Amino acid sequence: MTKFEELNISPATLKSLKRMGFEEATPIQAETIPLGLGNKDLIGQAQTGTGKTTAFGVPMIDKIDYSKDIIQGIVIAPTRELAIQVSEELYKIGYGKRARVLSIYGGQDINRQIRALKRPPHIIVGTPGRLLDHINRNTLKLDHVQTVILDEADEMLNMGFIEDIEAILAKTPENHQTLLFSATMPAPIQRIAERFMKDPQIVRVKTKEVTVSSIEQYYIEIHEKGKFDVLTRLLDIQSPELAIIFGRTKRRVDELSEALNLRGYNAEGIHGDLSQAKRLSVLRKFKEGSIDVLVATDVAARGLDISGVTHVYNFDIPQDPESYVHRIGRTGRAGKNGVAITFITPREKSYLHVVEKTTRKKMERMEPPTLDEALEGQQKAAMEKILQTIEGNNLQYYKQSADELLEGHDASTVVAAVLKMLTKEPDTTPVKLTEEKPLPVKRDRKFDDRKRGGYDNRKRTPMKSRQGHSHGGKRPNNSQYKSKSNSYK
Ligand SMILES: Nc1ncnc2c1ncn2[C@@H]1O[C@H](COP(=O)(O)OP(=O)(O)OP(=O)(O)O)[C@@H](O)[C@H]1O
Ligand SMILES: [Mg+2]
Repeated sequence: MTKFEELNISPATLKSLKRMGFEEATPIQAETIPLGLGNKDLIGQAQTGTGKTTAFGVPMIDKIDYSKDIIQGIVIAPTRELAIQVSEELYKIGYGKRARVLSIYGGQDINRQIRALKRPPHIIVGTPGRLLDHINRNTLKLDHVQTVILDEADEMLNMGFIEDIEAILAKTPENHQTLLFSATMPAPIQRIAERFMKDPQIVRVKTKEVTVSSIEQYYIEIHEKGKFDVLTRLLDIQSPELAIIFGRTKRRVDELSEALNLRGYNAEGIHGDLSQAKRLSVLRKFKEGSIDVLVATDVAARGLDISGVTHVYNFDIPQDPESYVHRIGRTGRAGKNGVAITFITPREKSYLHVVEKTTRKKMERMEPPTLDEALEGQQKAAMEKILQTIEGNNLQYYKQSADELLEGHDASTVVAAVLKMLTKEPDTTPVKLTEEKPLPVKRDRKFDDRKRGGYDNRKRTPMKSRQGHSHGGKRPNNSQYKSKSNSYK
């Protein structure tokens, strides 16, 4: 382990890191901070949740001349939520230096941003579209930028942002330094390196696997029709502190979160068609724990750092293996443990192998839990509640009634009744989910460089209007799932 003191970091920034509670540098930080403090271009690859933000943030903060109110650093990130998160982290790292950091992203009032830009911050963090918008309006000047960071560069490439990035970088001085970071480096990233970087040094934190070992990875082979019941059973058995469920499309996310609510789970969805205010409020509620299941498209797959996420469920297997790495990387961060479970329909089995080849790790097969197991899981949760209440030791008020109950019945019967009342029985309320077509059978070939279609603020064909769900009624065998032709991204 390396101490931050050994890495040539300024005293003010060392103080900030201490204030953030960081004691030692992670491997990617130890390797890239000293290099970043020089002027060389740098490509940094390290597993999810291992501190890449601080790895690029520290050199960026330390190289700024704080006597000047001009923009000297810029971070480009693929999604708005990530831009906000990175700007918050940079603010903390720059606390000792009094760095001024501003995030600029689509969906936020542009006039407010223009006013904020009147006194230029030292660092701008933004999404490509909105940054370019400001450049075209002449409200953002980048002619003194020394450091450019491309966070999740491979994703920005997937989303078709390469021209936007090119146009942004054309406005920065010729001699700026470019740092590029991601947990995955698919082959096409080379294009970015060639186009935007000068003889970059590549730093890869060497690990046997691409995913972190603190995440237990499972797959469940299951037909499309059976997915939802199995998902709710898993939630009942595993009782995640916070869980993220990834679905393939926006419609899927809407339908899933509605269906989960129908069955009594505290879930909300996040995807690119929601207003920015809604996206932020959903994420805030999830962070605070007032919702405990977040249903998301890949818009939430990259970079987001939410502590307490113990489980990630891939309701639909992602189309490309990199997306898998990032999705499951929302758990098991900063040394914590996590569980990732991926549903695979029989026809999508080939994707399992493609993913495993990329991650260099086998997923363990898990059998779909039965209804009885779900009930058992809920019973355990109820027992847990009782034990916690006993520990709370504030039962005086209830003792007399307890004694009364015990006069008429034996203790085991009374406790069993309490357990029955506290146990949330697996809910089988019928829900309606439009079936997702299986992905096309995949031959084992290199990374598929199709544009995935933007989920940030790009133009998209609007999703078909949502179908209502059926309330009540008896559930005939599996017919709650109505098949319908589907438009996926
Ligand atoms: N040196 C450190 N000691 C302890 N915690 C740290 C350290 N550096 C970063 N962290 C914490 O680790 C978590 C993950 O960091 P970060 O979001 O930068 O990871 P990342 O490598 O960018 O992951 P991803 O690939 O998902 O974007 C954050 O909560 C961060 O505050
Ligand atoms: Mg990151």
